[in-house]
Amino acid sequence: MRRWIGTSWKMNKTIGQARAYARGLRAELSDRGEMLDRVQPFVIPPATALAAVTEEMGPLANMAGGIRIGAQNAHWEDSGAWTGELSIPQVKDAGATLIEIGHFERREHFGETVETTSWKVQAAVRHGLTPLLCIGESTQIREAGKTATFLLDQTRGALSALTVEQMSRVIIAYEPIWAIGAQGRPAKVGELREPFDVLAHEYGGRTEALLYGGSVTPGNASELLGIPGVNGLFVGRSAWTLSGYLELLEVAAAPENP
Ligand SMILES: O=C(CO)COP(=O)(O)O
Repeated sequence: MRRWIGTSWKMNKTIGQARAYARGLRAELSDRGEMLDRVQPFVIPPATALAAVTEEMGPLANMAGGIRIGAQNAHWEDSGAWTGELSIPQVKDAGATLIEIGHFERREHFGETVETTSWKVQAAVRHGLTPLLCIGESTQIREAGKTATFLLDQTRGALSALTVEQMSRVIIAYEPIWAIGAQGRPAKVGELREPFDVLAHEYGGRTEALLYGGSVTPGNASELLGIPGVNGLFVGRSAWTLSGYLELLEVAAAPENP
């Protein structure tokens, strides 16, 4: 099974910077086709650069054996009076085949709830996009011993309306809040075993993939990929440079990481 190794650029990069990254990535992936046998790369640019990145990736964009391109968010309605929002048909039109839903930063700052994640997941599958549902607990929830219940509430709330076939297209990214971003603390492998046991028991084999995200670096990627149930990594800061992302792809594709 190919490992999903992807990055969200969050609110970073101009169109010019995004093009330069994508052009370089296309050249590297074209030169190292064998890497694509082992990893499934995906890149989630800001919406302003979606079309440019899709164009730069050329024949590799969204092809089987190529790179998947995603959007960081979209509205659940197809169109209408929703000033400042983008719909799933719009981000699809710009090249996205994958849609990130419910990232912590959207739950924290933009009012995303379990209910809105559920509407967005349903809209994504209706339009044939892959939902990438992000979940994760706070330090308080973890310290109260409620992580497993919390993760199951977040996933069941978002996914319960799906058919078996639709569920098989979902990707779940477990990103504990305390491990994400510049304020985050890298998780110890031992802290991730129980959450992945729970998620793998409930969703392993029924979904497309289970990913880990939060302070992933080329230095810890290998041990994170070794956790039972982990099918890939979702990366922020370490992959905002092309060289950082390539290093992560190399680690994930390395033969010593079967
Ligand atoms: O939020 C993340 C990916 O969605 C992870 O971000 P960092 O890798 O920067 O911690």
